[in-house]
Amino acid sequence: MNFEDILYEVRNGVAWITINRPDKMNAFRGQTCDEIIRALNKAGYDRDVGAIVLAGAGDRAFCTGGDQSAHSGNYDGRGTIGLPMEELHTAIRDVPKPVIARVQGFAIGGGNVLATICDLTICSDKAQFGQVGPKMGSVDPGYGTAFLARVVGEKKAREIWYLNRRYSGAEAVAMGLANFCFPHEQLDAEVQKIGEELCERSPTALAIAKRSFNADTAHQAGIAGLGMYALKLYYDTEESREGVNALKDKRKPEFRKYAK
Ligand SMILES: CC(C)(COP(=O)(O)OP(=O)(O)OC[C@H]1O[C@@H](n2cnc3c(N)ncnc32)[C@H](O)[C@@H]1OP(=O)(O)O)[C@@H](O)C(=O)NCCC(=O)NCCSC(=O)CCC(=O)c1ccccc1C(=O)O
Repeated sequence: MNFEDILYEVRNGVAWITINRPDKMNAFRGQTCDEIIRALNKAGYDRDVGAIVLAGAGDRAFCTGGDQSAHSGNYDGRGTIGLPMEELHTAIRDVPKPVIARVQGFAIGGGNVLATICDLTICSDKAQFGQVGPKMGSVDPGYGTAFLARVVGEKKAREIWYLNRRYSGAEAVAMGLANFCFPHEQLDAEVQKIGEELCERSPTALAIAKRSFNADTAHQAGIAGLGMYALKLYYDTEESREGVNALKDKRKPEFRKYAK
């Protein structure tokens, strides 16, 4: 399988899918999402793979969400908003193996959503988690909001989305957004070790446990599908464009004039 935006490697039964766009802080465009979906399905149904790691290349970012340079009202790929977002989120949940988010830097916006959806999140003391949606003219109307509330509780999820603060690895562990935080230099070895631990477990028991956890929040896929249409309509507004343009111009957005 040929990939351009990601790296794919199996290390002792653990498949590493690494977003390889460090110059864009591992932001995803349409093609990136498609490649991750293909890699997840490859690893998910490979009998020699017991666990999957989702990572970002370089030291600065796990993933910073949608690539804003590929965003002009719509992103550049397929799907409701020009990104097969619903499919990517569903693929992480549907593969019958644990998916670990390995967060060594920024997990921002759609990147934080990916980490949230993964079965486990293992981060380093250089990790920073956060949502920027309302600060830059976007929002995740599906798992990024509703499922996040299941993970960290309603109040914390609302704080994360409304105030757009950044949270350290230790804070992420304290609120239940991450499972473990390791010293930066030890992160990859620890992630691999946990991946190999998962490979020793009964694959069928893990698959049933994963499906069982998923069943309780399966309705959120329907909400996400509906919400993406609302998001598409929002992306077509001047209000949303103001956020994207402000980010590109490196200035503060002026949203107040759009209040209805
Ligand atoms: C990640 C930052 C907090 C890092 O800040 P800082 O250390 O000060 O570095 P910068 O100088 O800002 O950035 C360095 C360099 O990287 C480029 N970059 C960073 N992020 C992106 C990106 N997402 N797309 C394209 N390029 C990016 C940045 O422009 C700089 O480039 P230079 O050439 O050096 O100028 C900070 O960078 C930051 O906040 N970035 C923006 C993150 C962002 O806006 N992401 C999209 C989030 S959308 C969202 O939060 C809600 C929506 C959502 O989750 C979602 C749901 C459904 C579908 C899609 C999305 C989605 O994510 O869009």
